[in-house]
Amino acid sequence: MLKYALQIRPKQINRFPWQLSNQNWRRSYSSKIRNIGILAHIDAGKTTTTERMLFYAGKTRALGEVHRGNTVTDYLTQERERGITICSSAVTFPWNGHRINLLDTPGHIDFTMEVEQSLYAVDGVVVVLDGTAGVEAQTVTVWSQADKHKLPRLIFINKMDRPDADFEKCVLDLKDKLETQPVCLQYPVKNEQGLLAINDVITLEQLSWQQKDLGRSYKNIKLEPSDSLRQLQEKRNELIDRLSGLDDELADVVISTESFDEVDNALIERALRRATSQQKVVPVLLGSAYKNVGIQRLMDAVNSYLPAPEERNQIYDCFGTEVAGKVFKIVHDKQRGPLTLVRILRGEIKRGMRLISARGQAEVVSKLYEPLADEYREVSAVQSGDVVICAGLKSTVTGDLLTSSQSALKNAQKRLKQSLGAATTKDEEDDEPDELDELFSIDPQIPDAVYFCSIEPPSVSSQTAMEQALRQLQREDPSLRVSYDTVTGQTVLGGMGELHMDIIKSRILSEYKIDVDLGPLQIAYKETIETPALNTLSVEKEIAGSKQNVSITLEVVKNQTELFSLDKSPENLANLNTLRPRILQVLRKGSISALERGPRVGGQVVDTQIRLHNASIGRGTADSFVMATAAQCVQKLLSTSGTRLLEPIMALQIVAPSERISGIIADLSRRRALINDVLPKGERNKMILVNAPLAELSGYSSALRTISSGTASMTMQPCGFASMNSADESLAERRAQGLE
Ligand SMILES: Nc1nc2c(ncn2[C@@H]2O[C@H](COP(=O)(O)OP(=O)(O)OP(=O)(O)O)[C@@H](O)[C@H]2O)c(=O)[nH]1
Repeated sequence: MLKYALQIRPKQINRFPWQLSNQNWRRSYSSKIRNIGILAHIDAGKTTTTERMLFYAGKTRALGEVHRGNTVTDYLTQERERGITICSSAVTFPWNGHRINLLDTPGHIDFTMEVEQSLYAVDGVVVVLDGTAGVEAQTVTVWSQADKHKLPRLIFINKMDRPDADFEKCVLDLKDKLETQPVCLQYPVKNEQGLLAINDVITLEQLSWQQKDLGRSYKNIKLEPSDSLRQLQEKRNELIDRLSGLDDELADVVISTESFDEVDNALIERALRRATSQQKVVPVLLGSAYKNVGIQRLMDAVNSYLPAPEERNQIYDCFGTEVAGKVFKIVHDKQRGPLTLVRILRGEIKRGMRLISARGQAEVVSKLYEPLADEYREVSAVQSGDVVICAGLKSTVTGDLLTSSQSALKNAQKRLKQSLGAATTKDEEDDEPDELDELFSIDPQIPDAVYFCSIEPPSVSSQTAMEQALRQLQREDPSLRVSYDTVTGQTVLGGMGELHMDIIKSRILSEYKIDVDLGPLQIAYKETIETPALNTLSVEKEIAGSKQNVSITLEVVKNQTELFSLDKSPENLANLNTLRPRILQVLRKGSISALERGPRVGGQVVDTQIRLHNASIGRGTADSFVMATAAQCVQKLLSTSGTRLLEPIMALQIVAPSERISGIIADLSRRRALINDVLPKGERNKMILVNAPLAELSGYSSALRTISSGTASMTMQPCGFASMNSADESLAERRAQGLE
């Protein structure tokens, strides 16, 4: 029987706090913000879920659908055409007196870097599972990324409308494959009309969504005494029991009342919030984004259980009231130029403000915008805890820490050092502790490119425009590498995979109207020398009537730290000391440029140092001639001494039922893989930790699906380069020459 029915009227309740009372919102501003990421395996339903959130929050008037290509967050042409997310996008919307800043992130492995950067900007994440597939390969990857950033999580099991959805299997997967502690706050049921409804463990209600208003409203009905109610009560008791083991306030009440039935819902929610924030539990909710079921409750859970900005990032307290902001993404807008997405960790960013990056560059914020995917609403100031888009920052790069002034930065460093109890004497200042390095670091961890291909403009006249487009795309996407091959005269793109390159090509066409051609995709091998070698090259030429004369002696040696050095033996050093610093720079530049392309497959030459023994430069010799001679000398050295190839290696974590492990290992050993460990994972599964050459992994995810009959899940990420045996080297060379 219906005890009460609540009609949600979003327009009435979804106001930003500052629309209610100007004074109050300032006080509670930060506590009412939720910065969240939405993460998942490809196609689990992140974009569909985000669309519903925007719709119910009153931010959009119509429901966007991925298959119709009209979603807000997948705004790039390629995303709409392909129905996938490529760039993470930020949207902001009000919900029940809170402001949710949400980043929708890509699910495909080629865009892992994009996800990694977004996680700097969030305080918690919603991990979406496809209810028919459970934990999948990329779910495991994003889960470990969230682990790395120590982010509290909620799980949303989506697609529960589908007949093949299996809630229990998903929960088992969470325990086994992610080794997490899921707490189910909801269970799926089919209601009287055969539609998906949800039983709520805390309130003991059944929730059913109205389809005639696209799921805007839902009914919550107190369950009548029945088997379902008894089962749900048992689940509620288990939840209280579990949480009281983790939370003192709840434990005290349980002990004093001696009955779980007496425990107040608000108290359970408070305990759940604390346990979630401390990452002791992960609340699990369910629904169907496509069929408009369960989304409002997911948004309520974001407000209730995920932390506010002020509850995290205490390390930035060292900035006091000064600005501290982390750049997590740069996008290029045709009209507005480069736009920098900043998570404000401390202070307030105002329009016209001067900001400096930890690298010391000062820039002025010309305009500020509130994020809504590719739409921009101008604002004049944004406070700590929020996410903002800044226009006018031209040299800032992803990963930069921005603050108000050099002195603010210095003071923050000093305060942090003191609070860490680190050394403050002059001698020890260079030796800063890890936390400092991490906090003020400017280089995001950009993975090495594992594939490359040449890129050609349609005509010589569009070469400059193509280079400009690539420069802009590179600022947006640091995992895209662009280099120039002096031998073939081609521009070369390095990246994370076929889809990555393909998307770059189509973005250059749709956004810059240049129809570029990509060469065949090749594995990005590196090269290294085996033995040191010394060579002298003397070149004399007359160019345009002017005599050019260079004699140079260089050595290549194995070294991982420095690319170029001067030979320290007394007889050479005396001569080298007479060279002008500018000439030394030219020699250095020319020599190092030759390391970009090794003699065997054109791979970058690494772990190699060039040592200058001697150089004599004739009067009037042009710098370009000196540079070219140095490069030629290094090339000769490399081809005479010979190089070895290094191939990209991927680290895989494969989780599968124990009985499937031997079949998977047998297949891996045929792929030149190195099994590092096999660990138990949950009750029924094992996890294989393995390193394997990328060259052997083409189509591996479908092979694994076949071998394990779809029971295995896998994560894969680049983990460095390794040497190869001669037979594999020859095969790689033949492949690079297009002979295989
Ligand atoms: N039956 C059903 N289909 C859904 C549901 N949610 C999403 N879909 C469909 O699943 C497909 C993928 O949904 P998306 O929202 O694009 O998934 P995504 O996780 O954003 O995908 P990527 O961003 O490309 O990783 C689309 O065809 C959706 O219409 C759901 O709850 N039920």
